[in-house]
Amino acid sequence: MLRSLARPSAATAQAASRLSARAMMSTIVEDAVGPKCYGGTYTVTLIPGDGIGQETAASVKAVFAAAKVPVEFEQFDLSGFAQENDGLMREALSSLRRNRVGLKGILYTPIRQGHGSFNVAMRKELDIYASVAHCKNMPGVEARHKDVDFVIIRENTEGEYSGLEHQSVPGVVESLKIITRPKTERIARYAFDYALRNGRKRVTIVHKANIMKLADGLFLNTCRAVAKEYPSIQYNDMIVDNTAMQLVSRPQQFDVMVMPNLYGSIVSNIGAGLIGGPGIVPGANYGREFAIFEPGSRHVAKDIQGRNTANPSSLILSAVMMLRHLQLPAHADQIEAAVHKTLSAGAPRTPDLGGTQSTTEFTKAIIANL
Ligand SMILES: NC(=O)C1=CN([C@@H]2O[C@H](COP(=O)(O)OP(=O)(O)OC[C@H]3O[C@@H](n4cnc5c(N)ncnc54)[C@H](O)[C@@H]3O)[C@@H](O)[C@H]2O)C=CC1
Ligand SMILES: O=C(O)CCC(=O)C(=O)O
Repeated sequence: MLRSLARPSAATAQAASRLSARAMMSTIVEDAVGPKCYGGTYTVTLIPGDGIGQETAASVKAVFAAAKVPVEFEQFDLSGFAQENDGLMREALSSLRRNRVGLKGILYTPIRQGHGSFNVAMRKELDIYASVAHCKNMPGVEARHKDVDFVIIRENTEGEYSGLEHQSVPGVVESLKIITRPKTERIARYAFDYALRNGRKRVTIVHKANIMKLADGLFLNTCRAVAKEYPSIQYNDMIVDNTAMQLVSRPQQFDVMVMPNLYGSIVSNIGAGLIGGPGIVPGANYGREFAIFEPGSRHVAKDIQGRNTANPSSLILSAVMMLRHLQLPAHADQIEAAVHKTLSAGAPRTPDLGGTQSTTEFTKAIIANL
């Protein structure tokens, strides 16, 4: 079982045993390779990223030090603003391959011209295909809706992020969206396994198969076929445009959602907006061998870089997901509880949540609540 998924209850374990042998053998959760630990200490690759990355990574390091978390970081200050990053990128990738686990902020990608996305390159290179972002109301954080609690599972390595574009003749551009059955099958199994093992009831397949009849048609049909292997989990499907409207009007209807790459980015941004903003949504990317933990709605936040006003909660809570993956649940629970206590009603907070505290003051408050 993938280490970061919650332990199944007796009922879900029984249900899991009813799954077909084929489904069990081909899910990542069965054959995932674990992280490396020497003498009780884990080494984790840290890529703070651009924008607010250094400030929020400093916050994680301070909280980990105060909580005596047995994790050492190997830090790589990669930047999407640099013209040339090949050497550092190679070093960071070898560190990730060695450590198998990374904590990462977001790397900037220039719009239109310039290099391609380092974020996407890393996900493809390490085949960390399942992006998981959990959108749940936080105690004390005002939000547009109550009782929001859904998990976005997004295919991370193909779809609209193929990077395959060309200009056939001047003024005509073709941009290829790649959907394949094997990659769709594995993300669908990941989503249904996730639902089963986390006591969730329903998976919603998000698509645009009315227009992209072949690409999204393949995604939808493949997910529906996988759904039949999980009789205890209900499923439905929804066109992505309607999904956006349903999310902002009645988000409580969603439980687990599975979708191609770009829809996942859009839905996780809507999810962040629903529960209080990008500063509080954690996220993770899992593959068979590697896992990288990064904020769920993936913002660079260059506009507030260096101002000491960023909300570090999304990176700290991503680090909490990482600690569960590393089998350090006591440290994870302690830090998560301290973040929730700090965010709880009436407590001071950072400007994105209507407060006036700086990132460092907020971090100190979390440490005091450990
Ligand atoms: N532009 C890029 O290089 C990248 C963009 N993306 C995707 O594109 C979308 C749009 O990106 P951008 O326009 O660059 O958004 P952005 O980075 O400008 O963020 C949007 C707003 O949210 C605020 N914000 C984000 N995280 C915060 C935090 N922790 N604390 C306080 N305020 C915070 C920022 O200050 C900003 O005002 C992202 O949601 C992401 O999905 C993903 C990776 C890189
Ligand atoms: O890396 C980028 O510039 C964009 C990637 C993206 O949209 C995402 O990470 O969701």
